[in-house]
Amino acid sequence: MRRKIIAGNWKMNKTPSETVTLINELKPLVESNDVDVVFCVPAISLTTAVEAVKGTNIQIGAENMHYEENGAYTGEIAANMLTDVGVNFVIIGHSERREYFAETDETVNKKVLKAFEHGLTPIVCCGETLTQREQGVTIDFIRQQIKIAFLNVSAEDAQKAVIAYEPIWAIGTGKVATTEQAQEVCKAIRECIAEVYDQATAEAIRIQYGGSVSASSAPELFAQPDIDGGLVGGASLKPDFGKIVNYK
Ligand SMILES: O=C(CO)COP(=O)(O)O
Repeated sequence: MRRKIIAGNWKMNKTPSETVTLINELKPLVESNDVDVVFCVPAISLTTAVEAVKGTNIQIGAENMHYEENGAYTGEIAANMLTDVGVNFVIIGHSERREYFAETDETVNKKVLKAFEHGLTPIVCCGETLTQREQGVTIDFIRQQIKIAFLNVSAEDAQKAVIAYEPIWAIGTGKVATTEQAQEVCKAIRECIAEVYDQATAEAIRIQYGGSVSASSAPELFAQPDIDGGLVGGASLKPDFGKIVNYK
Protein backbone atom coordinates (compact mmCIF):
# COMPACT_ATOMS: atom_id res chain seq x y z
CA MET A 1 0.00 0.00 0.00
CA ARG A 2 1.40 3.34 -1.01
CA ARG A 3 1.73 6.00 1.67
CA LYS A 4 -0.21 9.15 0.85
CA ILE A 5 1.72 12.35 0.27
CA ILE A 6 0.05 15.71 0.70
CA ALA A 7 2.09 18.73 -0.32
CA GLY A 8 1.37 22.42 -0.18
CA ASN A 9 2.64 24.59 -3.01
CA TRP A 10 2.86 28.06 -1.54
CA LYS A 11 3.77 29.57 -4.93
CA MET A 12 4.89 33.24 -4.62
CA ASN A 13 3.30 33.85 -1.23
CA LYS A 14 4.60 34.71 2.26
CA THR A 15 7.79 36.48 3.27
CA PRO A 16 10.34 34.58 5.37
CA SER A 17 8.91 36.05 8.59
CA GLU A 18 5.34 35.29 7.51
CA THR A 19 6.54 31.76 6.71
CA VAL A 20 7.52 31.19 10.35
CA THR A 21 4.15 32.50 11.54
CA LEU A 22 2.19 30.31 9.11
CA ILE A 23 4.25 27.19 9.82
CA ASN A 24 3.74 27.67 13.56
CA GLU A 25 0.01 28.05 12.94
CA LEU A 26 -0.20 24.96 10.72
CA LYS A 27 2.16 22.68 12.66
CA PRO A 28 -0.36 21.39 15.21
CA LEU A 29 -3.01 21.04 12.48
CA VAL A 30 -1.01 18.87 10.09
CA GLU A 31 0.41 16.39 12.56
CA SER A 32 -0.09 12.97 11.03
CA ASN A 33 1.63 9.62 11.21
CA ASP A 34 -0.43 8.31 8.32
CA VAL A 35 0.62 10.61 5.49
CA ASP A 36 3.74 12.44 4.33
CA VAL A 37 3.33 16.19 4.65
CA VAL A 38 5.47 18.59 2.59
CA PHE A 39 5.50 22.38 2.49
CA CYS A 40 6.96 23.72 -0.76
CA VAL A 41 7.93 27.33 -0.14
CA PRO A 42 9.69 30.14 -2.04
CA ALA A 43 13.47 29.72 -2.27
CA ILE A 44 14.23 32.63 0.01
CA SER A 45 12.25 30.98 2.84
CA LEU A 46 13.66 27.46 2.55
CA THR A 47 16.27 27.79 5.31
CA THR A 48 13.77 29.42 7.65
CA ALA A 49 11.14 26.79 6.85
CA VAL A 50 13.54 23.87 7.49
CA GLU A 51 14.32 25.42 10.88
CA ALA A 52 10.65 26.02 11.68
CA VAL A 53 9.61 22.38 11.10
CA LYS A 54 12.43 20.83 13.18
CA GLY A 55 11.08 18.18 15.53
CA THR A 56 8.00 17.50 13.37
CA ASN A 57 7.26 15.07 10.53
CA ILE A 58 6.82 17.91 8.07
CA GLN A 59 9.32 18.00 5.20
CA ILE A 60 10.30 20.99 3.11
CA GLY A 61 10.32 21.26 -0.68
CA ALA A 62 11.47 23.85 -3.19
CA GLU A 63 9.23 25.07 -5.99
CA ASN A 64 11.90 24.88 -8.69
CA MET A 65 15.63 24.38 -9.29
CA HIS A 66 18.10 24.56 -12.18
CA TYR A 67 19.26 21.50 -14.08
CA GLU A 68 22.95 22.41 -14.18
CA GLU A 69 25.31 21.61 -11.33
CA ASN A 70 26.43 25.25 -10.91
CA GLY A 71 27.73 28.10 -13.05
CA ALA A 72 26.75 31.28 -14.83
CA TYR A 73 22.96 31.13 -14.39
CA THR A 74 22.17 34.40 -12.66
CA GLY A 75 19.26 34.16 -10.28
CA GLU A 76 19.01 30.37 -10.32
CA ILE A 77 19.25 27.78 -7.52
CA ALA A 78 21.19 24.50 -7.84
CA ALA A 79 20.22 21.11 -6.43
CA ASN A 80 23.14 20.97 -3.99
CA MET A 81 22.06 24.33 -2.54
CA LEU A 82 18.70 22.77 -1.73
CA THR A 83 20.11 19.65 -0.09
CA ASP A 84 22.66 21.73 1.81
CA VAL A 85 19.90 23.54 3.72
CA GLY A 86 17.90 20.37 4.40
CA VAL A 87 15.36 20.40 1.57
CA ASN A 88 14.06 16.94 0.54
CA PHE A 89 11.59 17.64 -2.26
CA VAL A 90 11.44 19.84 -5.35
CA ILE A 91 8.48 20.62 -7.58
CA ILE A 92 9.52 20.24 -11.23
CA GLY A 93 7.67 21.52 -14.28
CA HIS A 94 4.68 23.16 -12.64
CA SER A 95 2.36 24.47 -15.35
CA GLU A 96 3.02 28.03 -14.16
CA ARG A 97 6.74 27.51 -14.76
CA ARG A 98 6.02 26.01 -18.17
CA GLU A 99 3.74 28.92 -19.09
CA TYR A 100 5.60 31.92 -17.64
CA PHE A 101 9.21 30.70 -17.55
CA ALA A 102 9.43 28.72 -20.77
CA GLU A 103 10.01 25.33 -19.18
CA THR A 104 9.67 22.43 -21.57
CA ASP A 105 9.43 18.66 -21.27
CA GLU A 106 13.16 18.59 -22.04
CA THR A 107 14.15 20.95 -19.20
CA VAL A 108 11.79 19.06 -16.90
CA ASN A 109 13.63 15.84 -17.78
CA LYS A 110 17.04 17.45 -17.11
CA LYS A 111 15.82 18.74 -13.75
CA VAL A 112 14.36 15.36 -12.75
CA LEU A 113 17.71 13.69 -13.52
CA LYS A 114 19.62 16.36 -11.55
CA ALA A 115 17.25 16.10 -8.59
CA PHE A 116 17.80 12.33 -8.33
CA GLU A 117 21.56 12.78 -8.70
CA HIS A 118 21.40 14.80 -5.49
CA GLY A 119 18.95 12.60 -3.61
CA LEU A 120 16.07 15.06 -3.93
CA THR A 121 12.60 13.70 -4.55
CA PRO A 122 11.03 15.44 -7.56
CA ILE A 123 7.32 16.20 -7.64
CA VAL A 124 6.92 16.04 -11.41
CA CYS A 125 3.95 18.04 -12.66
CA CYS A 126 1.85 17.31 -15.71
CA GLY A 127 -1.54 18.47 -16.86
CA GLU A 128 -3.61 19.42 -19.90
CA THR A 129 -5.25 22.69 -20.91
CA LEU A 130 -9.00 23.00 -21.25
CA THR A 131 -8.63 23.04 -25.04
CA GLN A 132 -6.70 19.78 -24.99
CA ARG A 133 -9.37 18.21 -22.79
CA GLU A 134 -12.09 19.38 -25.16
CA GLN A 135 -10.12 18.06 -28.14
CA GLY A 136 -10.00 14.65 -26.49
CA VAL A 137 -6.18 14.47 -26.37
CA THR A 138 -5.71 14.59 -22.58
CA ILE A 139 -4.32 11.09 -22.09
CA ASP A 140 -2.07 11.29 -25.18
CA PHE A 141 -0.68 14.61 -24.01
CA ILE A 142 -0.08 13.47 -20.42
CA ARG A 143 1.61 10.27 -21.61
CA GLN A 144 3.98 12.34 -23.72
CA GLN A 145 4.79 14.66 -20.78
CA ILE A 146 5.48 11.67 -18.51
CA LYS A 147 7.54 9.72 -21.03
CA ILE A 148 9.82 12.69 -21.71
CA ALA A 149 10.07 13.69 -18.02
CA PHE A 150 11.35 10.20 -17.15
CA LEU A 151 13.78 9.69 -20.07
CA ASN A 152 16.95 8.00 -18.77
CA VAL A 153 15.59 7.87 -15.21
CA SER A 154 16.27 4.42 -13.72
CA ALA A 155 13.42 2.28 -12.41
CA GLU A 156 14.98 2.49 -8.97
CA ASP A 157 14.75 6.29 -9.01
CA ALA A 158 11.36 6.39 -10.72
CA GLN A 159 9.88 4.35 -7.85
CA LYS A 160 10.78 7.17 -5.46
CA ALA A 161 9.30 9.92 -7.64
CA VAL A 162 6.06 11.74 -7.06
CA ILE A 163 3.94 12.75 -10.06
CA ALA A 164 1.38 15.51 -9.69
CA TYR A 165 -1.48 15.48 -12.17
CA GLU A 166 -2.74 19.05 -12.31
CA PRO A 167 -5.25 19.88 -15.05
CA ILE A 168 -4.42 23.49 -15.88
CA TRP A 169 -8.09 24.46 -16.08
CA ALA A 170 -8.53 23.39 -12.46
CA ILE A 171 -5.65 25.40 -10.98
CA GLY A 172 -6.72 28.39 -8.92
CA THR A 173 -10.12 28.39 -10.60
CA GLY A 174 -12.16 26.69 -7.90
CA LYS A 175 -13.07 24.25 -10.69
CA VAL A 176 -11.92 20.91 -9.31
CA ALA A 177 -11.79 17.98 -11.73
CA THR A 178 -14.45 15.42 -11.02
CA THR A 179 -13.27 12.43 -9.05
CA GLU A 180 -13.75 10.28 -12.16
CA GLN A 181 -11.70 12.64 -14.36
CA ALA A 182 -8.87 12.78 -11.80
CA GLN A 183 -8.85 9.01 -11.24
CA GLU A 184 -8.97 8.28 -14.98
CA VAL A 185 -5.84 10.31 -15.70
CA CYS A 186 -3.93 9.15 -12.60
CA LYS A 187 -4.66 5.55 -13.62
CA ALA A 188 -3.44 6.28 -17.15
CA ILE A 189 -0.23 7.75 -15.71
CA ARG A 190 0.34 4.59 -13.68
CA GLU A 191 -0.26 2.45 -16.78
CA CYS A 192 2.22 4.59 -18.71
CA ILE A 193 4.84 4.05 -15.96
CA ALA A 194 4.14 0.30 -16.11
CA GLU A 195 4.76 0.36 -19.88
CA VAL A 196 7.96 2.39 -19.62
CA TYR A 197 9.30 0.47 -16.60
CA ASP A 198 7.43 -2.43 -15.02
CA GLN A 199 4.53 -3.25 -12.74
CA ALA A 200 6.59 -2.91 -9.55
CA THR A 201 7.62 0.64 -10.46
CA ALA A 202 4.05 1.54 -11.35
CA GLU A 203 2.82 0.19 -8.02
CA ALA A 204 5.46 2.10 -6.06
CA ILE A 205 5.28 5.53 -7.67
CA ARG A 206 3.02 8.05 -5.96
CA ILE A 207 0.60 10.11 -8.02
CA GLN A 208 -1.04 13.23 -6.63
CA TYR A 209 -3.97 15.20 -7.90
CA GLY A 210 -3.72 19.01 -7.86
CA GLY A 211 -6.14 21.76 -8.84
CA SER A 212 -8.50 23.52 -6.43
CA VAL A 213 -8.18 20.76 -3.82
CA SER A 214 -10.17 21.76 -0.73
CA ALA A 215 -11.14 20.26 2.60
CA SER A 216 -14.45 19.20 1.05
CA SER A 217 -13.09 17.63 -2.17
CA ALA A 218 -10.03 15.91 -0.64
CA PRO A 219 -11.71 12.87 1.00
CA GLU A 220 -13.33 11.58 -2.20
CA LEU A 221 -10.29 12.36 -4.37
CA PHE A 222 -7.83 10.68 -2.01
CA ALA A 223 -10.04 7.59 -1.73
CA GLN A 224 -9.46 6.77 -5.41
CA PRO A 225 -7.24 3.76 -6.09
CA ASP A 226 -4.70 5.68 -8.18
CA ILE A 227 -4.65 9.00 -6.29
CA ASP A 228 -1.99 8.97 -3.60
CA GLY A 229 -2.52 12.46 -2.21
CA GLY A 230 -2.58 16.01 -3.43
CA LEU A 231 -0.55 19.03 -4.46
CA VAL A 232 -2.46 21.89 -2.88
CA GLY A 233 -2.13 25.56 -3.80
CA GLY A 234 -4.44 28.14 -2.25
CA ALA A 235 -5.79 25.93 0.53
CA SER A 236 -2.26 25.09 1.74
CA LEU A 237 -1.91 28.66 3.07
CA LYS A 238 -4.87 28.28 5.40
CA PRO A 239 -5.85 26.18 8.41
CA ASP A 240 -7.90 24.19 5.88
CA PHE A 241 -4.65 22.43 5.01
CA GLY A 242 -4.94 20.64 8.35
CA LYS A 243 -8.33 19.30 7.30
CA ILE A 244 -6.92 18.16 3.96
CA VAL A 245 -4.07 16.30 5.68
CA ASN A 246 -6.55 14.68 8.06
CA TYR A 247 -9.03 13.99 5.28
CA LYS A 248 -10.16 10.62 6.64
O1 LIG B 1 -1.18 24.62 -8.76
C1 LIG B 1 -1.59 24.04 -7.78
C2 LIG B 1 -0.69 23.31 -6.89
O2 LIG B 1 0.57 23.18 -7.46
C3 LIG B 1 -3.03 24.05 -7.45
O3 LIG B 1 -3.36 25.30 -7.00
P1 LIG B 1 -4.82 25.54 -6.36
O4 LIG B 1 -4.98 24.48 -5.29
O5 LIG B 1 -4.76 26.93 -5.80
O6 LIG B 1 -5.80 25.37 -7.47
